[in-house]
Amino acid sequence: MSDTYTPTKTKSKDSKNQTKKGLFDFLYTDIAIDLGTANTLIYARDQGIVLNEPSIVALNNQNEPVATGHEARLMHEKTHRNIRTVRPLRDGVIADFEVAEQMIRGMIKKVKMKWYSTTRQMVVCVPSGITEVERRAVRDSAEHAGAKEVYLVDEPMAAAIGIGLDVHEPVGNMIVDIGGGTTEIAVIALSGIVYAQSVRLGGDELNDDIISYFRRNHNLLIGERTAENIKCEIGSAAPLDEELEMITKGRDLVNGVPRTRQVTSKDVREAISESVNTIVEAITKSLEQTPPELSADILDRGIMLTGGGAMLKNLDKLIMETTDLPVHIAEDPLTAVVRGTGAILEDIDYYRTVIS
Ligand SMILES: Nc1ncnc2c1ncn2[C@@H]1O[C@H](COP(=O)(O)OP(=O)(O)OP(=O)(O)O)[C@@H](O)[C@H]1O
Repeated sequence: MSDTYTPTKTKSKDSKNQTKKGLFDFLYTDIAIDLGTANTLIYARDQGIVLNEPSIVALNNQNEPVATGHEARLMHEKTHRNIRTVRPLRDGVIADFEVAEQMIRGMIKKVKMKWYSTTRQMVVCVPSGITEVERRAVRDSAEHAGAKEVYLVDEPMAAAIGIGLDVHEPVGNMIVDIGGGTTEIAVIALSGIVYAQSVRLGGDELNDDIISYFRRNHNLLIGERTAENIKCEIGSAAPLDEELEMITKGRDLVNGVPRTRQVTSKDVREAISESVNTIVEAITKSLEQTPPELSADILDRGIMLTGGGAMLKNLDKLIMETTDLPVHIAEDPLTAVVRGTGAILEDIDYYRTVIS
C-alpha cells in the first residue's frame, strides 16, 4: 500500500459555516442516515453515530413490526409461521417501501433520547445510480417517517467527505464503496461527481456465491448468516500468505441430516472469484472513462476503498496489481458513509452543492 496520500480532515464542527443554532433546537433531533442494504447507521446532530444495526425487520401475521435491527437479525432464518423477517432494501434501493418506513421509524425510535423531540432535518444517502423515481421514494419514506426537511446525498460523495477528503477542491479522487447490495465507483472533483458507475453487486452476492458453491460442490446447504461468517473469517480476493480454514455447519442435501465440513480460504476464493472480478473490471472501466487531468490526480492519490466489502482480505492487493495504482482502505470503512452524511448535517450550508 502506498503512503503518498494524506487526506485532509473532515470539516470540524466549529466551522464558521456551520448551520446556525436556534432557540428551540432542543425540540429537534436532526439526523443523518446511511440506509444500506446490509446495515443502517444513524448520526444525530452534535452526538455522532448513535445507531449501527442490520437493515432488517421482523413482522408478525398482521404485518406489525415485532423487532428491528439486531433483534430481528437474530430471528432471521429461524422464524416460525407467525413471524417473518424482511430486508426492505435490495441492491442498494428500497424494495419494500412499507417495511422500509417501518424500519426507519423503528430505528429512529431506538435513538430518540428525548421523548418530546421530533426530526426536523434528515440527510439520507442514496446510491448514485438510482432513478428519479427511486430518489422520490426515499424522500417520501423519510418524510413519512417524520422528517420535515429531507436532503439526499450520493453515497460516494458522502463516503469521500466521511474519509476526510475536501470534495470542493479542483482535484480528482476515486472512491470505490463496496456495500452489501451495490458497488459505487465515482470520480469526484469540485463538489461534483465527474464520473460514476453503480454496479448492483456487493457483499450479499458474495454470500450467495458461497451458498451456491457449497450446494454444488459439497451437497451442503448453508444459510445466509453462515455464508457471511465464512466470507468475513476466511474469504479473500487474492492468495493469502498463509491460507486459512474453518469448520462450518449445514444440512446434507443427500440424506437431509446436519453435517460439519472443513472449508479453506482457497475454496472460498474460488466461490467468489467471478463476482470479485466483476468489481475489479468495473474499476478498470471507470479508470478508462476518467478525463486525463483527473487520471493524473488519481495516479498521485490512488483509489480509496470504503464500505464493508473493502474489508475482504487482499482485495486492495488485487486492485493494486490490476490497475497498477496505489489503493487505500478507508479507516473504519463501514462507517465512512454515515460519517460523511453526518458532516453534511452538521454544516448544511457548506455542503449545499452536494445535496439535493
Ligand atoms: N471482513 C469483511 N470481509 C468481507 N466483507 C465484509 C466484511 N465485513 C463486512 N463485510 C460486508 O460488507 C457488507 C456491508 O457493508 P456496508 O454496511 O458498507 O453496506 P451497506 O451500506 O449496507 O450496503 P449498500 O451500500 O449496498 O446499500 C456486507 O455484505 C458484509 O458482508
